[in-house]
Amino acid sequence: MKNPMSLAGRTIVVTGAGQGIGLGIARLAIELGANVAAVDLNADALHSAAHELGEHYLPLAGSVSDQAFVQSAVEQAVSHFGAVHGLVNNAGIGRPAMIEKMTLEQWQQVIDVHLTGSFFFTQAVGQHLLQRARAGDSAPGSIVFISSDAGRRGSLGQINYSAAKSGMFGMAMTAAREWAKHGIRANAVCFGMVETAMTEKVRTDPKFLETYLAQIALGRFASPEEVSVPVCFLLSEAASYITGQVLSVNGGYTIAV
Ligand SMILES: NC(=O)C1=CN([C@@H]2O[C@H](COP(=O)(O)OP(=O)(O)OC[C@H]3O[C@@H](n4cnc5c(N)ncnc54)[C@H](O)[C@@H]3O)[C@@H](O)[C@H]2O)C=CC1
Ligand SMILES: CC(C)c1ccc(C(=O)O)c(O)c1O
Repeated sequence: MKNPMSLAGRTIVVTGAGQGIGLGIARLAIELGANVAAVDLNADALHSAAHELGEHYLPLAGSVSDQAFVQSAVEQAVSHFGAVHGLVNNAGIGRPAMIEKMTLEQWQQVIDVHLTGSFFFTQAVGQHLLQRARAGDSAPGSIVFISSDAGRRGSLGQINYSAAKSGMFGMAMTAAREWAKHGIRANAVCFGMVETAMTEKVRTDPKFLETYLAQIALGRFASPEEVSVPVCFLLSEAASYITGQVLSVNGGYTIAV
Protein backbone atom coordinates (compact mmCIF):
# COMPACT_ATOMS: atom_id res chain seq x y z
CA MET A 1 0.00 0.00 0.00
CA LYS A 2 1.22 3.48 -0.85
CA ASN A 3 2.07 5.61 2.20
CA PRO A 4 -0.85 8.10 2.38
CA MET A 5 1.53 10.74 3.80
CA SER A 6 3.71 10.50 0.68
CA LEU A 7 4.06 13.67 -1.37
CA ALA A 8 5.83 11.89 -4.22
CA GLY A 9 5.31 13.64 -7.54
CA ARG A 10 3.58 16.64 -5.91
CA THR A 11 4.87 20.22 -6.16
CA ILE A 12 4.28 22.44 -3.16
CA VAL A 13 4.74 26.22 -3.00
CA VAL A 14 5.94 27.23 0.48
CA THR A 15 6.10 30.94 1.33
CA GLY A 16 8.48 32.25 3.97
CA ALA A 17 10.65 29.18 3.34
CA GLY A 18 13.99 30.88 4.00
CA GLN A 19 14.08 29.97 7.70
CA GLY A 20 12.05 28.79 10.68
CA ILE A 21 8.80 26.90 10.14
CA GLY A 22 8.76 27.47 6.35
CA LEU A 23 12.20 25.89 5.98
CA GLY A 24 11.06 22.99 8.18
CA ILE A 25 8.03 22.42 5.94
CA ALA A 26 10.16 22.62 2.77
CA ARG A 27 12.65 20.08 4.16
CA LEU A 28 9.96 17.61 5.27
CA ALA A 29 7.94 17.95 2.05
CA ILE A 30 11.06 17.10 0.01
CA GLU A 31 11.81 14.18 2.35
CA LEU A 32 8.25 12.94 1.66
CA GLY A 33 8.93 13.06 -2.09
CA ALA A 34 7.71 16.52 -3.12
CA ASN A 35 9.21 19.24 -5.22
CA VAL A 36 9.20 22.56 -3.38
CA ALA A 37 9.03 26.05 -4.85
CA ALA A 38 10.44 28.04 -1.93
CA VAL A 39 9.45 31.70 -1.72
CA ASP A 40 11.08 34.25 0.57
CA LEU A 41 12.13 37.90 0.68
CA ASN A 42 15.56 36.76 1.83
CA ALA A 43 17.37 35.49 -1.29
CA ASP A 44 20.55 34.59 0.66
CA ALA A 45 18.60 32.35 3.05
CA LEU A 46 16.88 30.59 0.14
CA HIS A 47 20.13 30.03 -1.70
CA SER A 48 21.96 28.72 1.34
CA ALA A 49 19.37 25.89 1.60
CA ALA A 50 19.63 25.07 -2.12
CA HIS A 51 22.69 22.82 -1.81
CA GLU A 52 21.10 20.72 0.98
CA LEU A 53 17.69 20.44 -0.70
CA GLY A 54 18.94 19.59 -4.20
CA GLU A 55 17.09 19.25 -7.46
CA HIS A 56 13.62 19.09 -5.91
CA TYR A 57 14.01 22.65 -4.58
CA LEU A 58 13.38 25.85 -6.56
CA PRO A 59 14.28 29.10 -4.75
CA LEU A 60 12.13 32.09 -5.73
CA ALA A 61 13.11 35.37 -4.07
CA GLY A 62 10.52 38.14 -3.71
CA SER A 63 7.73 39.50 -1.56
CA VAL A 64 4.38 37.75 -1.13
CA SER A 65 2.73 41.17 -1.15
CA ASP A 66 4.01 41.99 -4.66
CA GLN A 67 1.28 40.66 -6.95
CA ALA A 68 3.42 40.69 -10.11
CA PHE A 69 6.10 38.63 -8.32
CA VAL A 70 3.49 36.18 -7.01
CA GLN A 71 2.08 35.60 -10.51
CA SER A 72 5.55 35.06 -11.92
CA ALA A 73 6.59 32.77 -9.01
CA VAL A 74 3.62 30.47 -9.63
CA GLU A 75 4.31 30.45 -13.39
CA GLN A 76 7.98 29.58 -12.73
CA ALA A 77 6.99 26.76 -10.37
CA VAL A 78 4.57 25.34 -12.96
CA SER A 79 7.03 25.61 -15.82
CA HIS A 80 9.95 24.17 -13.78
CA PHE A 81 8.11 21.22 -12.21
CA GLY A 82 5.17 20.77 -14.63
CA ALA A 83 2.32 21.58 -12.18
CA VAL A 84 1.60 22.81 -8.66
CA HIS A 85 -0.41 20.64 -6.21
CA GLY A 86 -0.10 22.47 -2.92
CA LEU A 87 0.43 25.84 -1.27
CA VAL A 88 1.50 26.75 2.25
CA ASN A 89 0.78 30.39 3.10
CA ASN A 90 3.44 30.65 5.81
CA ALA A 91 5.35 33.95 5.30
CA GLY A 92 4.90 36.19 8.30
CA ILE A 93 6.22 39.14 10.24
CA GLY A 94 5.47 40.79 13.57
CA ARG A 95 5.39 44.55 14.20
CA PRO A 96 4.34 44.63 17.87
CA ALA A 97 2.93 47.65 19.72
CA MET A 98 0.12 48.19 22.19
CA ILE A 99 -3.12 49.29 20.50
CA GLU A 100 -2.90 52.86 21.71
CA LYS A 101 0.60 53.23 20.24
CA MET A 102 0.39 51.23 17.02
CA THR A 103 1.09 53.20 13.86
CA LEU A 104 -0.77 52.74 10.60
CA GLU A 105 2.52 51.56 9.09
CA GLN A 106 2.87 48.76 11.67
CA TRP A 107 -0.75 47.76 11.10
CA GLN A 108 -0.43 47.83 7.30
CA GLN A 109 2.90 45.96 7.05
CA VAL A 110 1.49 42.97 8.94
CA ILE A 111 -1.78 42.95 6.99
CA ASP A 112 0.13 43.21 3.68
CA VAL A 113 2.30 40.16 4.36
CA HIS A 114 -0.13 37.79 6.11
CA LEU A 115 -3.45 38.64 4.49
CA THR A 116 -2.73 40.30 1.15
CA GLY A 117 0.23 37.97 0.48
CA SER A 118 -1.87 34.89 1.25
CA PHE A 119 -4.70 36.21 -0.93
CA PHE A 120 -2.34 36.76 -3.89
CA PHE A 121 -0.82 33.27 -3.61
CA THR A 122 -4.17 31.56 -3.00
CA GLN A 123 -5.64 33.26 -6.04
CA ALA A 124 -2.67 32.49 -8.33
CA VAL A 125 -2.27 28.87 -7.21
CA GLY A 126 -6.07 28.44 -7.08
CA GLN A 127 -6.43 29.51 -10.73
CA HIS A 128 -3.89 26.85 -11.72
CA LEU A 129 -5.62 24.17 -9.59
CA LEU A 130 -9.00 25.05 -11.09
CA GLN A 131 -7.55 24.70 -14.57
CA ARG A 132 -6.33 21.19 -13.70
CA ALA A 133 -9.71 20.35 -12.12
CA ARG A 134 -11.48 21.41 -15.32
CA ALA A 135 -9.08 19.21 -17.28
CA GLY A 136 -10.30 16.19 -15.24
CA ASP A 137 -8.05 16.03 -12.15
CA SER A 138 -10.38 15.03 -9.28
CA ALA A 139 -7.95 15.99 -6.49
CA PRO A 140 -5.88 18.85 -7.89
CA GLY A 141 -4.46 20.13 -4.61
CA SER A 142 -4.46 21.32 -1.05
CA ILE A 143 -3.85 24.74 0.51
CA VAL A 144 -2.68 25.31 4.09
CA PHE A 145 -2.88 28.68 5.84
CA ILE A 146 -0.47 29.09 8.75
CA SER A 147 -2.29 30.79 11.59
CA SER A 148 -1.63 31.29 15.30
CA ASP A 149 -3.28 31.14 18.69
CA ALA A 150 -2.96 34.93 18.52
CA GLY A 151 -5.88 34.71 16.08
CA ARG A 152 -7.93 32.52 18.45
CA ARG A 153 -7.37 34.19 21.80
CA GLY A 154 -5.61 37.50 21.07
CA SER A 155 -2.05 38.39 21.97
CA LEU A 156 -0.77 41.38 23.94
CA GLY A 157 0.80 44.01 21.72
CA GLN A 158 -0.25 42.26 18.52
CA ILE A 159 -3.62 43.61 17.35
CA ASN A 160 -2.30 43.70 13.76
CA TYR A 161 -0.94 40.14 13.93
CA SER A 162 -4.01 38.77 15.77
CA ALA A 163 -6.35 40.31 13.19
CA ALA A 164 -4.27 38.85 10.37
CA LYS A 165 -4.17 35.40 11.98
CA SER A 166 -7.97 35.35 12.56
CA GLY A 167 -8.25 36.36 8.91
CA MET A 168 -6.35 33.21 7.91
CA PHE A 169 -9.23 31.11 9.32
CA GLY A 170 -11.71 33.04 7.17
CA MET A 171 -9.61 32.62 4.05
CA ALA A 172 -9.17 28.87 4.62
CA MET A 173 -12.89 28.33 5.24
CA THR A 174 -13.88 30.41 2.20
CA ALA A 175 -11.43 28.70 -0.16
CA ALA A 176 -12.68 25.34 1.19
CA ARG A 177 -16.32 26.27 0.48
CA GLU A 178 -15.69 27.81 -2.96
CA TRP A 179 -13.43 25.07 -4.30
CA ALA A 180 -14.63 21.85 -2.62
CA LYS A 181 -16.65 20.93 -5.71
CA HIS A 182 -13.40 20.97 -7.70
CA GLY A 183 -11.63 18.65 -5.22
CA ILE A 184 -9.44 21.46 -3.86
CA ARG A 185 -9.03 21.37 -0.06
CA ALA A 186 -8.08 24.28 2.21
CA ASN A 187 -7.35 24.27 5.94
CA ALA A 188 -5.66 26.43 8.56
CA VAL A 189 -3.10 25.28 11.10
CA CYS A 190 -2.98 27.24 14.29
CA PHE A 191 0.39 27.14 16.04
CA GLY A 192 1.25 27.99 19.62
CA MET A 193 4.78 29.04 20.50
CA VAL A 194 7.39 27.59 18.13
CA GLU A 195 11.15 28.00 18.62
CA THR A 196 12.07 30.32 15.75
CA ALA A 197 13.62 33.76 15.31
CA MET A 198 10.14 35.32 15.33
CA THR A 199 9.49 34.37 18.95
CA GLU A 200 13.02 34.58 20.32
CA LYS A 201 12.40 37.77 22.28
CA VAL A 202 9.25 36.43 23.97
CA ARG A 203 10.76 33.01 24.69
CA THR A 204 13.92 34.38 26.23
CA ASP A 205 12.38 37.19 28.29
CA PRO A 206 11.93 35.79 31.83
CA LYS A 207 8.93 38.11 32.26
CA PHE A 208 7.02 36.31 29.45
CA LEU A 209 8.65 32.87 29.55
CA GLU A 210 7.10 31.53 32.76
CA THR A 211 3.64 32.96 31.92
CA TYR A 212 3.63 31.25 28.53
CA LEU A 213 4.99 27.91 29.69
CA ALA A 214 2.46 27.76 32.53
CA GLN A 215 -0.38 27.97 29.99
CA ILE A 216 0.87 25.19 27.68
CA ALA A 217 -0.52 21.80 28.78
CA LEU A 218 2.55 19.93 27.47
CA GLY A 219 4.77 22.43 29.30
CA ARG A 220 7.17 23.16 26.44
CA PHE A 221 7.51 25.04 23.18
CA ALA A 222 7.50 23.29 19.79
CA SER A 223 10.31 22.83 17.30
CA PRO A 224 9.85 23.88 13.65
CA GLU A 225 10.41 20.23 12.68
CA GLU A 226 7.54 18.82 14.74
CA VAL A 227 5.00 21.44 13.62
CA SER A 228 5.90 20.78 9.96
CA VAL A 229 4.45 17.25 10.19
CA PRO A 230 0.74 18.20 10.49
CA VAL A 231 1.19 20.72 7.66
CA CYS A 232 2.54 17.99 5.36
CA PHE A 233 -0.28 15.70 6.55
CA LEU A 234 -2.85 18.28 5.37
CA LEU A 235 -1.06 18.58 2.02
CA SER A 236 -1.14 14.80 1.54
CA GLU A 237 -3.82 12.28 0.54
CA ALA A 238 -3.91 11.16 4.20
CA ALA A 239 -6.10 14.26 4.71
CA SER A 240 -8.31 13.66 1.67
CA TYR A 241 -11.55 14.12 3.70
CA ILE A 242 -10.39 17.16 5.68
CA THR A 243 -11.28 20.62 4.44
CA GLY A 244 -12.34 23.97 5.93
CA GLN A 245 -10.85 23.10 9.33
CA VAL A 246 -8.63 24.90 11.81
CA LEU A 247 -6.17 22.44 13.35
CA SER A 248 -4.50 23.52 16.58
CA VAL A 249 -0.88 22.43 16.92
CA ASN A 250 -0.03 24.12 20.19
CA GLY A 251 0.79 21.61 22.94
CA GLY A 252 -2.61 22.30 24.51
CA TYR A 253 -2.19 26.09 24.75
CA THR A 254 -5.89 26.28 23.89
CA ILE A 255 -8.14 23.33 24.72
CA ALA A 256 -11.79 23.47 23.71
CA VAL A 257 -14.54 21.40 22.10
N1 LIG B 1 7.10 30.96 15.69
C1 LIG B 1 5.90 30.87 16.28
O1 LIG B 1 5.79 30.64 17.49
C2 LIG B 1 4.65 31.01 15.49
C3 LIG B 1 4.66 31.31 14.15
N2 LIG B 1 3.47 31.38 13.49
C4 LIG B 1 3.45 31.70 12.07
O2 LIG B 1 4.30 30.80 11.37
C5 LIG B 1 4.79 31.44 10.20
C6 LIG B 1 6.30 31.27 10.14
O3 LIG B 1 6.86 31.89 11.29
P1 LIG B 1 8.36 31.64 11.79
O4 LIG B 1 8.99 30.57 11.02
O5 LIG B 1 8.29 31.56 13.25
O6 LIG B 1 9.00 33.06 11.43
P2 LIG B 1 10.43 33.48 10.89
O7 LIG B 1 10.55 34.93 11.15
O8 LIG B 1 11.48 32.57 11.41
O9 LIG B 1 10.30 33.22 9.30
C7 LIG B 1 9.44 33.96 8.51
C8 LIG B 1 9.95 33.96 7.09
O10 LIG B 1 9.03 34.72 6.29
C9 LIG B 1 9.78 35.52 5.42
N3 LIG B 1 9.01 36.69 4.99
C10 LIG B 1 8.63 37.76 5.74
N4 LIG B 1 7.98 38.65 4.99
C11 LIG B 1 7.94 38.15 3.73
C12 LIG B 1 7.41 38.61 2.51
N5 LIG B 1 6.82 39.81 2.40
N6 LIG B 1 7.54 37.83 1.40
C13 LIG B 1 8.18 36.63 1.48
N7 LIG B 1 8.71 36.16 2.61
C14 LIG B 1 8.60 36.90 3.73
C15 LIG B 1 11.02 35.93 6.23
O11 LIG B 1 12.07 36.41 5.40
C16 LIG B 1 11.32 34.64 6.96
O12 LIG B 1 12.21 33.82 6.22
C17 LIG B 1 4.33 32.90 10.29
O13 LIG B 1 3.18 33.07 9.51
C18 LIG B 1 4.00 33.07 11.75
O14 LIG B 1 3.05 34.07 11.95
C19 LIG B 1 2.27 31.15 14.09
C20 LIG B 1 2.22 30.87 15.42
C21 LIG B 1 3.40 30.80 16.24
C1 LIG C 1 -0.06 33.70 20.77
C2 LIG C 1 0.90 33.11 19.77
C3 LIG C 1 1.39 31.75 20.20
C4 LIG C 1 2.09 34.02 19.50
C5 LIG C 1 2.69 34.72 20.49
C6 LIG C 1 3.79 35.52 20.23
C7 LIG C 1 4.28 35.62 18.94
C8 LIG C 1 5.46 36.50 18.66
O1 LIG C 1 6.03 37.02 19.62
O2 LIG C 1 5.81 36.67 17.49
C9 LIG C 1 3.68 34.90 17.91
O3 LIG C 1 4.15 34.96 16.63
C10 LIG C 1 2.57 34.10 18.18
O4 LIG C 1 1.99 33.44 17.18
